[in-house]
Amino acid sequence: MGIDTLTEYIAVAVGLLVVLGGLIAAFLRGGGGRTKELPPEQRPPERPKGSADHRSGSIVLDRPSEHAKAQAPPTKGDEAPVDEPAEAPAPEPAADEPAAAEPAADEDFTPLRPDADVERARTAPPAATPEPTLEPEVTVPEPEAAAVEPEIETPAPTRDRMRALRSRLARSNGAIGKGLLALLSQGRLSEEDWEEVEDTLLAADLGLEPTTELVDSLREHVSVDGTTDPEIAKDWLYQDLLALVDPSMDRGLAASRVDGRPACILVVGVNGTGKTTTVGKLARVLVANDRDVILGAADTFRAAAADQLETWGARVGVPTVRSDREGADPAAVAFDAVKAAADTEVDVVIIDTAGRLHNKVGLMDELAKVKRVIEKQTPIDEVLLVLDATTGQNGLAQAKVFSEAVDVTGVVLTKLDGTAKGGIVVAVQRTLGVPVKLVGLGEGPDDLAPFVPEAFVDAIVG
Ligand SMILES: Nc1nc2c(ncn2[C@@H]2O[C@H](COP(=O)(O)OP(=O)(O)OP(=O)(O)O)[C@@H](O)[C@H]2O)c(=O)[nH]1
Repeated sequence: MGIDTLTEYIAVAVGLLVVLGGLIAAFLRGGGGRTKELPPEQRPPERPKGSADHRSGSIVLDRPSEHAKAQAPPTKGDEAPVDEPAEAPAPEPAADEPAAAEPAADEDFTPLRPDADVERARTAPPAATPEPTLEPEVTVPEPEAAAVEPEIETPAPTRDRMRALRSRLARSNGAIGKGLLALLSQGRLSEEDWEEVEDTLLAADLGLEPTTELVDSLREHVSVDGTTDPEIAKDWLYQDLLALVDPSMDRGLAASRVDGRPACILVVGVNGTGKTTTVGKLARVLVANDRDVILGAADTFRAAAADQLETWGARVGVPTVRSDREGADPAAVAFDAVKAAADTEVDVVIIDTAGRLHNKVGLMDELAKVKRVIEKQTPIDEVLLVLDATTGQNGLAQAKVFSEAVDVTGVVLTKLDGTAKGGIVVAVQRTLGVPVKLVGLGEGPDDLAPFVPEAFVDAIVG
């Protein structure tokens, strides 16, 4: 049947258009949506874990490597080898693997001995399950979240920190100076007065030997030049105390690249002395001095320590290498932090370690192992022992043991703001033969100061 009239022609054309429009609409409804979201098998792979993410200030550690296998904690009576579980995560990209060593083949990477470390064994994850649990714990920043730049703080300059914090130091230690000066400027001192001088110095934790030396020297001043002038007495005290604190010691911190590699700082100490806080503050000190820094959260014992450290770092744009698995091998984390530091060519890597009692042999052995494992990749330039100044002479016993285990090169004396026991500076330096390099003078982020003997003594003498 033909199309005879214009009306019939238009009717057919409209009909065809309607049918065609319907077909297009149906096509768009059915297939178009697919382009908005790829089916799972077609989505691009997620960003590999363990890579640097400087926007979030983190390097998230995920180690299905030999390190992780080696550290899977065998429990007593469970000597079965830790096999790679069938559902273990796929191997990470080669860049994340510690290339320089085959740690599992080394005795340093054998599992921690739980029988030597009862506390940790109790809280350690079951031997057969560590790796699968790692996967969901890894934090991969969402693209949207990563796009939001964290606010980076500018740490306070460090040059005058000791002076700026002088008042805080003087509050706690100034009483010592005042007491001594009052006695010394009497002109003549009785034996009882000298005993009082001695007691004051001992109470300030100066230690017996330095106290005797100081009292002998002051006695000589008084007997030769006996004075009632407080300014002269102050000068004696200043000079004698300064000699004890020993300004000739090298207090420089190894925090610059050496021989084309990052400097490596290991931070150790007993529980609660302020290690993590100090590492965070130290990162700020270094950033304030234009250093590129990476932190290693090798305190895998305390669950919150890695978070705490990461937060400190993120505030000043410093990335943190960490494991999300509590009880992970601290040596492995330290190893990866040092490797990340070398790969990213930063100036310095600072490794935080778990607090440990100096009299627990297993824990001290573990620390020595962390040190050995780091040294597979790089020399350690600085081992900082963090001591709580308020623990006074007890800190000295700790200091000795740590020094034997890991060759301490410098001391960080924390909480000096809360104690009148500043004499510990002298005592600890004498005991270890290494200088106090930094002092903690408060809980604020910039309350860590490079130790300056003159400013310290000046604050005491007033
Ligand atoms: N007043 C004062 N408090 C400090 C100072 N340094 C650290 N602290 C506080 O000491 C407490 C313990 O600090 P952390 O850094 O968690 O100690 P830690 O040694 O890492 O602890 P563990 O990992 O459990 O061994 C925190 O409340 C800190 O704020 C300081 O110089 N002065």
